[in-house]
Amino acid sequence: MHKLGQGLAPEEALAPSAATPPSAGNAAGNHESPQLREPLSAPMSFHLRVPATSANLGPGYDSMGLALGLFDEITVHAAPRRGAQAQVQITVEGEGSETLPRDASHLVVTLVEKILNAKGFSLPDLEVRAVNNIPHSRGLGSSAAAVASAVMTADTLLPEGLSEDEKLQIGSRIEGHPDNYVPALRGGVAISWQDAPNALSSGSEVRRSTLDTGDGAFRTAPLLPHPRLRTVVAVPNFEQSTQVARDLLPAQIDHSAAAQNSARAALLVHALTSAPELLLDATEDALHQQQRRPAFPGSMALVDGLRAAGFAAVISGAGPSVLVLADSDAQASAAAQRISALGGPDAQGHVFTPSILPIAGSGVTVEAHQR
Ligand SMILES: Nc1ncnc2c1ncn2[C@@H]1O[C@H](COP(=O)(O)OP(=O)(O)OP(=O)(O)O)[C@@H](O)[C@H]1O
Ligand SMILES: N[C@@H](CCO)C(=O)O
Repeated sequence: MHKLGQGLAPEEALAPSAATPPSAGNAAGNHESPQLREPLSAPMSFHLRVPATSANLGPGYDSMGLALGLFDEITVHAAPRRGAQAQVQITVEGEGSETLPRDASHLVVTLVEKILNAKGFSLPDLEVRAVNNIPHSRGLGSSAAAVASAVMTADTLLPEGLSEDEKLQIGSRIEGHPDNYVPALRGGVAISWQDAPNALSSGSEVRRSTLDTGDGAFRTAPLLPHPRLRTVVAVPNFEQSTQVARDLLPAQIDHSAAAQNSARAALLVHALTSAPELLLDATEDALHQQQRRPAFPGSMALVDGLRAAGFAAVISGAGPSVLVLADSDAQASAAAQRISALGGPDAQGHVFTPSILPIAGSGVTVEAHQR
């Protein structure tokens, strides 16, 4: 399930000063204000490439994430509207080809329209061709990739585009947390956080976002991964709803668990950037993995087996994929072999498939496309 319910709708994600007019419409071209302007004067085509992401990395719940070398590809042809309502045609290949809608209710198109409307523009006619390689509901950031694609499509269609800060704020607010979205947008390894409500970040008014709606602007800092760092994912042949996994988390945790987690999260930054030999200790989490064990016992059994063998294995995002952070090419290969040995099939036919994937240095990219 997509996490829009946890976040904000795009029109709410924009500060009142940026959202014009307040009555601007909704998906599928209905109830639009006549004040909405046409964003295009001529047709344009472009191609987006957006990476999968893995969030949490153990103790970095809702704050740490990295981009992986596995990409969704989207080609968009946009043209000024020929009729009163936008004509939207969508083709989907790969993940979601059997299930995703082919009209304006498609997640990417819905979000593009809402962002354009919030900026005072209408949705143009769109032809969208999506080739989806990121598996859905496996903890590899498919919904964050869709949100990043929508934000960059809106950026490309808007006459004045979106600022870097708008891209950060809008997508993070739609997702509800920035850990997948930021690396999908910017690539690499990132630590992200949210200001306290109505806070001035680090006491500096200058740094306060023009899009801060009062409930705390999102912030991010890139981490420079150590050159030896390698990533292996074990992707299962079953899905896990992010919302169900989030609902398993307790409202409160012990102070001792919080202290333990903060030590490991701090160590994780050191291990990722300077000391990958510490990754096993650094990926111990106290906030979410054990609490979610009932949702993905097979994934947790794989994490346990890999960790017992010395590999820094964690649940990827809200599961059920497993991520191994490795210290060398040799350790990554050994982890992939161990995943093949431990990862089923079990009695239910569940099986985990290992892939050694590079960390993607770039987030979503947009290139002009010749039709
Ligand atoms: N490319 C896409 N186009 C349209 N909708 C998508 C796309 N990718 C994902 N979605 C929607 O998002 C849902 C998956 O979101 P969900 O948050 O449950 O999992 P995830 O993002 O894959 O995992 P995680 O957030 O744990 O990394 C899909 O079922 C689909 O409804
Ligand atoms: N931090 C999120 C990632 C998945 O969206 C979670 O674990 O629920």
